[in-house]
Amino acid sequence: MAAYSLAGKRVWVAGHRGMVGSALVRRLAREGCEVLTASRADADLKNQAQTSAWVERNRPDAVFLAAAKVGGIMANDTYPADFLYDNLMIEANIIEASFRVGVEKLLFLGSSCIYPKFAPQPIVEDALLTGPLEPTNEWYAIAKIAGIKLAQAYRKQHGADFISAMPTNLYGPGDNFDLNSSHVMPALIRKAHEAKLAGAASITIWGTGTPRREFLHVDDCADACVHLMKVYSDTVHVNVGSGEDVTIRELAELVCKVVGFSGDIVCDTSKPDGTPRKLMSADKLRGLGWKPSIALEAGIRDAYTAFLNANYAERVLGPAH
Ligand SMILES: NC(=O)C1=CN([C@@H]2O[C@H](COP(=O)(O)OP(=O)(O)OC[C@H]3O[C@@H](n4cnc5c(N)ncnc54)[C@H](OP(=O)(O)O)[C@@H]3O)[C@@H](O)[C@H]2O)C=CC1
Ligand SMILES: C[C@H]1O[C@H](OP(=O)(O)OP(=O)(O)OC[C@H]2O[C@@H](n3cnc4c(=O)[nH]c(N)nc43)[C@H](O)[C@@H]2O)[C@@H](O)[C@@H](O)C1=O
Repeated sequence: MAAYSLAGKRVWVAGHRGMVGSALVRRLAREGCEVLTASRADADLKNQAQTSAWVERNRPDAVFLAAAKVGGIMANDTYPADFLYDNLMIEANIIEASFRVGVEKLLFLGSSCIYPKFAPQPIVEDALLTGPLEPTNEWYAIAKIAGIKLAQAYRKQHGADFISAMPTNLYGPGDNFDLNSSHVMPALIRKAHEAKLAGAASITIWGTGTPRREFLHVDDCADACVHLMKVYSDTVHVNVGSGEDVTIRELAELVCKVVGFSGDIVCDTSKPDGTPRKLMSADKLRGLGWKPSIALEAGIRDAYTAFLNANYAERVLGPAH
């Protein structure tokens, strides 16, 4: 099949204010397309009538579905109803509305948590639905699996060119630094930074520090999604990762090095570890001609700079800047 060109197209980035959505908007500036965005005031994407009315009015040619209820291990475990309901509604509303107006191509963003908790490593795409999920995020995972299945079903029943990408743990500019709801990377950046400023003796990390995670800078993720939009047109979802993982303790040590904090790292084992390991196979995406370009330490430097700039903007210009 011929590659899909975004040039001259009306491209909707759903979730454009989020970490991935804003990276997609930055990346799409190089594609010669018109980027469409919907604010929350334009449409609550959980609301079917509002979503379908906005899509009818704006008629995108292509859609990146990066709107979702997103959070780290504790948020997922604490708000299972929100993570299941919000994500089911958002993805169902956008996929159905996109089909109704004849969207040419749609990319749905899932997550590596769709795979079984004890899937063989590195995890190949075919491991989906071969075993039980990790309990801390099974609600979110079920919603994301439903999103993959929606894209597959619209392809099978209607011939819609809807595809799915499964990113690994992402980080970078635009991340959520709230310590209760964030993922591990922004939490560690903030903890190390604040400990450095306070002259503290240690930072505390959640769990045992032994789980392994694979990290990808969000600009690499956006680049991979644009690549897939152009070259991929098939039923099976595609893993989007770096192909390498580290333990959480190793990550904490690297973040402390980048931030310049030299105290101790203490484990709070009353907090959950989550899945022990979720390194995804990168073979399919490599075979499609894409590889990451931002190494972990350089990526953390970039994320720390973005954190400092965001904090500065917040302090100087106020929360509404
Ligand atoms: N962050 C990560 O580590 C990973 C993310 N992903 C996936 O990437 C995608 C984007 O994640 P990320 O950018 O990190 O998440 P963010 O939380 O940064 O962004 C989510 C976006 O969705 C929007 N949104 C949420 N609910 C609604 C709603 N009801 N109506 C309108 N807009 C809504 C938010 O709007 P507003 O800004 O107004 O709140 C925000 O712009 C998700 O599908 C996620 O599953 C996959 C793997 C890892
Ligand atoms: C992207 C992915 O993100 C989530 O899964 P997760 O990878 O388990 O999430 P996480 O980034 O929050 O934690 C990774 C590891 O890090 C440890 N950890 C240490 N110290 C802190 C800490 O301070 N904060 C957090 N959040 N975690 C910490 C933590 O205990 C865990 O062992 C799901 O939402 C899932 O749905 C999903 O898709």
